[in-house]
This record gives sequence, C-alpha cells and structure tokens, in this order.
Amino acid sequence: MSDVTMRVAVLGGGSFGTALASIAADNGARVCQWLRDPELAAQINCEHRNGRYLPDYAINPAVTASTEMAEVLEGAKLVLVAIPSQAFREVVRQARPWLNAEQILVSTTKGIQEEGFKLMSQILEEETGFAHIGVISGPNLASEVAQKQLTATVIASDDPETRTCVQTALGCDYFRVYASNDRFGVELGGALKNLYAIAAGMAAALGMGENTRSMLMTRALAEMGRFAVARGANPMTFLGLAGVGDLIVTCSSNLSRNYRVGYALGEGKTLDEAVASLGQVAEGVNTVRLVREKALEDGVYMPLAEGLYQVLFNGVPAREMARLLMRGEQSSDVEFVLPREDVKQDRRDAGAPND
Ligand SMILES: NC(=O)C1=CN([C@@H]2O[C@H](COP(=O)(O)OP(=O)(O)OC[C@H]3O[C@@H](n4cnc5c(N)ncnc54)[C@H](OP(=O)(O)O)[C@@H]3O)[C@@H](O)[C@H]2O)C=CC1
Ligand SMILES: O=C(CO)COP(=O)(O)O
Repeated sequence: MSDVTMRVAVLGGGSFGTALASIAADNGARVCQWLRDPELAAQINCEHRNGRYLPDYAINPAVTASTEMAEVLEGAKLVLVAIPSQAFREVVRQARPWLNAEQILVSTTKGIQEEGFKLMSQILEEETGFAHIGVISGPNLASEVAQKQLTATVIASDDPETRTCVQTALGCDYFRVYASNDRFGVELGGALKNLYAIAAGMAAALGMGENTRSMLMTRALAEMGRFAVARGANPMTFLGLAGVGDLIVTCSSNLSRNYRVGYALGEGKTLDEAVASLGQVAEGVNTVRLVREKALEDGVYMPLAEGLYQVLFNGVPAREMARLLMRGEQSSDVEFVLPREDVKQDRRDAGAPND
C-alpha cells in the first residue's frame, strides 16, 4: 500500500500529467498540480475535470491545482515533470528555487532537446545537480490511464530510492510500475517510438494492411536497437515496456497524437496542417529531424527515419517513399543473430546485384 502522507507535485496540466496526478491521489498521496492557465486550475479545483486535455474523465477530487510553483512544490517528496520537451528546461528553471536535493525528480516526457541532443532527465540533472532522478515511460495512452484501463509503465533510474518511491506512489490495482536501472535506454525508447508512430499512422491512412504495420513496427525496433547501440545504450531494454510495449501501442492507436499526425499526412494534409489540426504537441515531428541528423552524423543506418524525414520535410510523397524503402538494401532480420555486414558480404560473394 502507498504512503498516505506522501506529497506529490506534478508540473504540467496536460493529459498525462493530469492522469498521473489522479493515480497518485487514488493511492492516497496529497497531490498538487502546477499549470500556467488559471482558468484550467480553477476548473480542476472546482469541477475535478480537465476540460482542455481530458474533458471526459473525472479527476480524483484530492488533486488540487495551482499556478504558483511555491505552493505546488512545498513539502513534495516526488516531483513529476510532464511538460513537452521544447518547454521542459524553461519550466524546470522556474521550479528550481523550490526544489531540494531530498526530492525525487522524474520526467514523463518522451522527447529530445535539440541543443546537445539531450534527453529530459539529463536536463533535470543539469538544472539541479541532484541525485534522485528518474524517468517514467511505457505504453501509457493518457486517456486510457485516466479511464483506469489496466496499464503498466517503467520507472527507470540508477537510484533505488527513486525507483521505490515511484512504485509506491503510483503502483495500484490498475497501474503497474516495473523497475529498470537503464534510464538512458528507457528514455531513448520513449522518444524514438514516436517517429514510427507517425509512419504507422501514415500507412493506415494510405490503406496499407496489417502485414505492413507489423513489418514497420519490427523494422522500427531493429532501427531503434541500432541507434541505441551506437549511442552506448543497452538494446535489451527495448524488449521491455518502454521499447516494444510503447511501440506497439503508439503504432496501433489513434489515441496517439503522433499516430494522428501521421494519419493526417497520409490523408494528404501538409505537415503544418496536420500539426494544426492536432492542436497538441506530437513530439515525434521534431524528433524525426533530430534523430535523422544524429544518425547521419554517427553513420547509423536508419532508412525509416530518413524516409520519414524526406516525407515530412522535403515533400516526398509517402507512397513513393514506401516503394523506395521496399526496394532498399536486402538485409538481415535480427542483426544481433546475423550481422547486417555479413549479409552484405554474402551478397557480394554471390555476385548479387547491388542494392
Ligand atoms: N499524453 C499521453 O498519452 C502521454 C504523454 N507522454 C509524454 O508526456 C509529455 C507531456 O505530457 P502531456 O500531459 O501529454 O502533454 P500535453 O501536450 O497534454 O500538455 C502539455 C502541458 O504542458 C504545458 N506547457 C507547454 N508549454 C509550456 C510552457 N512553456 N510553460 C508552462 N507550461 C507549458 C501545457 O500548458 P498549456 O495548456 O497552458 O499550453 C500543458 O499543461 C508529452 O510530451 C509526452 O511525451 C507520455 C505518456 C503518455
Ligand atoms: O507515449 C504515448 C503513449 O505511451 C503517447 O503518445 P503520443 O504522444 O503520440 O500521444
């Protein structure tokens, strides 16, 4: 059972922040949510509903909301930061005067900062220098969490106190929290899968079938593993909830914003139109650009990321890109079993046509 005296602060009034706040309150914690919109804060306090981001779900009435950082952070043992990556550092800086080294700081955000290719927990580390830092990631569509659909997530941190605190604060009969000590791998998985969710949405809009989606997800996993290895992460982490788990849900559901952006693109909308029609942040749009650039820099073979970049930013039609990808290099299925270079060599030895 949870510690009834625990205080939890959630920074961000969006869908996931709100869903997590409600879980912690269901678990008996005193939860205060920080958001910048006073009207939305008043609605959460009076109606126990977030009309902008989760209009159809009741929030536990024990969650209070405020626009005052000091009020929200006072006495908080656990601080969950649920702010899109582009504003993440700015909000952590706003919070910094009221943070202390005893607190557990956890990012829920699946994105990358352009400058320095930083993940969000690295920003928490840089801005605070504190030791209790972690990341939550997994197949966690916010509206399903708010609906109390049975869900699992991962708390990743090399600090055992952080892992235990989050399991205690959030683990309950509808939300199961698994532990990992691979913070980098878990966080990278959450950011990378957004790319492929865009591609899956696009494929669905183009009428492509289940075989196609399965191929896309599996090759996405191969590509994610390649990128992870090149950056020193453990690819085994991608076999867990924050890798394959999140990839499955985000590539399969129009509850995912990244999938919906892809779907809109597949229907023929421009990127600007697709993003505008969403009205919320789809982290994957920016991540495509950053990952493609990093892959080129590091010489990592990422044909899906490259293809997606060409469709999103260079106007290549999605169907044409799919055709080019199908005609790409004949390669290995599982590279950890049969290395890609071996397949290339076999083909050269056999005099097979160049790909
Ligand atoms: N939604 C989901 O299903 C899941 C999301 N995540 C991750 O969680 C992250 C954030 O959570 P989510 O709740 O989804 O995000 P939303 O997009 O639903 O909401 C974003 C929140 O951040 C606030 N915000 C944005 N910019 C600023 C700023 N400059 N200063 C202060 N507040 C700001 C918004 O405020 P305002 O309304 O005033 O603009 C809003 O409260 C996402 O980036 C995503 O990667 C993870 C798992 C599931
Ligand atoms: O990460 C998510 C589910 O795990 C939510 O994905 P979106 O950001 O695409 O909505």
